[in-house]
Amino acid sequence: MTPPSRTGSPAIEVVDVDVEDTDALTRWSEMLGTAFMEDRPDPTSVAHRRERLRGQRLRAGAVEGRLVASLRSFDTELTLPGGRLVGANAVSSVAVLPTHRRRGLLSALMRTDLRQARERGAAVSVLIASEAPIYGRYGFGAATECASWTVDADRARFRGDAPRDGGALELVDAREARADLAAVHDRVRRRRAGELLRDEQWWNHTTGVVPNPRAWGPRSRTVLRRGPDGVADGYCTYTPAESWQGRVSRSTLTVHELSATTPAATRALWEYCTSVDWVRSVRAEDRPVDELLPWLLEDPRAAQRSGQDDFLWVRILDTAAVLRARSYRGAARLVLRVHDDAGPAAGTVALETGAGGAEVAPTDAAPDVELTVDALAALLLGGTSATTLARAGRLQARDEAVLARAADVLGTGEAPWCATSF
Ligand SMILES: CC(=O)SCCNC(=O)CCNC(=O)[C@H](O)C(C)(C)COP(=O)(O)OP(=O)(O)OC[C@H]1O[C@@H](n2cnc3c(N)ncnc32)[C@H](O)[C@@H]1OP(=O)(O)O
Repeated sequence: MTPPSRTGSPAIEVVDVDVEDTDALTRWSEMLGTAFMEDRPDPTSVAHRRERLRGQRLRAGAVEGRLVASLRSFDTELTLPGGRLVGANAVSSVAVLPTHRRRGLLSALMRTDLRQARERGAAVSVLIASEAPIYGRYGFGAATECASWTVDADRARFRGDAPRDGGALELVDAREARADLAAVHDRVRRRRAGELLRDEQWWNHTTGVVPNPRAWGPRSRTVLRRGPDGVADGYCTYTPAESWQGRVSRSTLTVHELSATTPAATRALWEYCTSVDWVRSVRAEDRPVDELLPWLLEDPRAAQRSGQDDFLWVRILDTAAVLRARSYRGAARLVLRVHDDAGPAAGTVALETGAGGAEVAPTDAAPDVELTVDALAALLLGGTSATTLARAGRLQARDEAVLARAADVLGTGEAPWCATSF
């Protein structure tokens, strides 16, 4: 395809890899495993990878016929503020062999993938970045954050006014109950800006139906919660780790996922985790930054936030589509100028927000707000305020009143959250 050959270097070719071609998939897996520090592939692991990735786009960068770089992408949906869903191209398995780094291989693969995503009509591309400095140059901006929590189980007593209903908890096998888990998650993700669609393949490889080194694992347990009407409204998957100091337990419980459609289900699941016998400490990663837990506890300091990181990075491919799809807080007219060196999202648009949605139209008017496409991604889901971006020099507003208006209408009442690794 299009080789961005650097002077004196052999040409780079971007090729598609057919998951049904065992030889090509083995070479792709060998190369990916080297960059990702994984075990070498064998026929069984290659067969499992085929099951997990069937239907997805596997690309490779080849130099003189040898696969030296990879990128995988697949179609999903991203939830925007207000619950509207847009088509998204999810990018993963980005890797370049240590012998071929910094020769433009990632750039060649990314250019091809972004162009094709745009041609298919995706409104955004999304990814989870291994290192923060890599993806801004391609127009991606960090759009959701997640928090890690460490909870002192002995101090975690729930307030009398914490939501409660007459639901029930049941221990299940995640593989067998995956339809219930998927139904809960689907209801949650449709309401939560930043979350993604999970297809059957995702559930199969995460619950371990198709063996996968990143599955929840054989020691994990899943508790399913049903509301008073008997319908599943939450679940938690966790792995306990037994540890003793003499005869005193120091055991921990690591939450892989806790998802619930109601506050009462959220409380019931957290209460379960903090009351499992022997457990002194509960750890959870990739939680929303506006986690309910501390607000449910008599002693909020029993739940300590132990970290906060970016999670989902978004590359806007169709500015008008995403601005039209999301909801806003109140009525305003703002002219936005978006800079995008790579092209697809660039332009000046008039955004008119109101109760019934938003109108977006190209305009020649002078901009109220100017920003680059990665900064717009940070605003898109409501995770970052326009004021913060302006103070950091990442957004220019005509004046302070315009900035305040932009911050108000683009803000949301709930932090965006993505809990879907891919
Ligand atoms: C979505 C995901 O899959 S995240 C996982 C990403 N993969 C990894 O982290 C695995 C280990 N790392 C790698 O495989 C490689 O180093 C990659 C994929 C990160 C980069 O691949 P390369 O082919 O070296 O990137 P490429 O040569 O196209 O670099 C393009 C630009 O990005 C810069 N860049 C690339 N990687 C990094 C990095 N880790 N940190 C800072 N800058 C970087 C390069 O310096 C270059 O800048 P320039 O255009 O100003 O010269």
